[in-house]
Amino acid sequence: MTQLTPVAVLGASGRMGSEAVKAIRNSPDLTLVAALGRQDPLEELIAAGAQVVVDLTVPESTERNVAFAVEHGLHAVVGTTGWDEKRVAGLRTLLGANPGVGVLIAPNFALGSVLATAFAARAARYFESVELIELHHPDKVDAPSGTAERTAALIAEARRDARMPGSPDATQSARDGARGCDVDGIRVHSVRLRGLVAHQEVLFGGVGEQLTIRHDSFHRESFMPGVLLGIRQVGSHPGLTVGLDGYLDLQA
Ligand SMILES: NC(=O)C1=CN([C@@H]2O[C@H](COP(=O)(O)OP(=O)(O)OC[C@H]3O[C@@H](n4cnc5c(N)ncnc54)[C@H](O)[C@@H]3O)[C@@H](O)[C@H]2O)C=CC1
Ligand SMILES: O=C(O)C1=N[C@H](C(=O)O)C[C@H](O)C1
Repeated sequence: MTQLTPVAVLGASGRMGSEAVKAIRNSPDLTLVAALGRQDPLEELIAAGAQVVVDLTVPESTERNVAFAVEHGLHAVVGTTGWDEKRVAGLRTLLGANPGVGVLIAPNFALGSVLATAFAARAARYFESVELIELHHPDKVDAPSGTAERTAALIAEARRDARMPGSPDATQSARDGARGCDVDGIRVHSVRLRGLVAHQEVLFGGVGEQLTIRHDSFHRESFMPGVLLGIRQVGSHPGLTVGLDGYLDLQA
């Protein structure tokens, strides 16, 4: 008989967490051993015998949750936003002291979004101008989105490698926020609108032409194949992986 992987979900009654609970319950190779909310003690993860912890909580909780998992030898699949450079550096140090434990931080689990970000990074060096628009449901607590932060960082890195200057912009005066926020030198604009789920457009401009790379998640089911892939693979990837693309062969 094949062994089922025992999985726990943190943030289990949230929008993403409840979808993940359903997806895990419907997976014949996984068994959901704990579904925890804000008030539940993390020690329940140990008592339940979880091997993989899925964190779909809030930016202020995720660092502590993941540290607890790593310190107890549990692999973690993290969709929660808020992982800035300082937090990532702290996690790398912790993982160094806990070899064999794997953590995946995936700003976006939707395959189309992962591809759109990879395409944008490829296109980045060929266009003089670039700006990014992310559009989400109005219950989202952070802006810009984690996906936009990562996309902008990869675009900025590609432009730096190609020794490109910043996008041209003659603006001399602007109302607060009119030009979006600056992520690694890339302008990012955040829209919050009832009816939306998660959407992003990367706008590239060259003389006389424009390339738009757009991705839309219309339902949170779109994230579940990526969540399940992460759960199944995280144990085979010790250390930290940032981005689901780390588990995919995007060159093929
Ligand atoms: N990586 C990806 O593909 C995606 C990531 N997200 C991110 O996932 C996170 C969750 O998003 P939503 O589900 O929309 O939020 P939500 O607000 O619906 O759910 C968060 C849940 O976590 C719970 N929670 C807070 N602290 C906790 C703790 N210490 N332990 C256990 N539960 C705790 C809250 O009570 C709430 O039920 C956000 O950071 C969001 O940006 C959202 C969608 C896709
Ligand atoms: O809060 C959301 O909904 C989402 N959060 C993630 C992000 O901030 O990028 C992923 C996706 O965009 C949905």
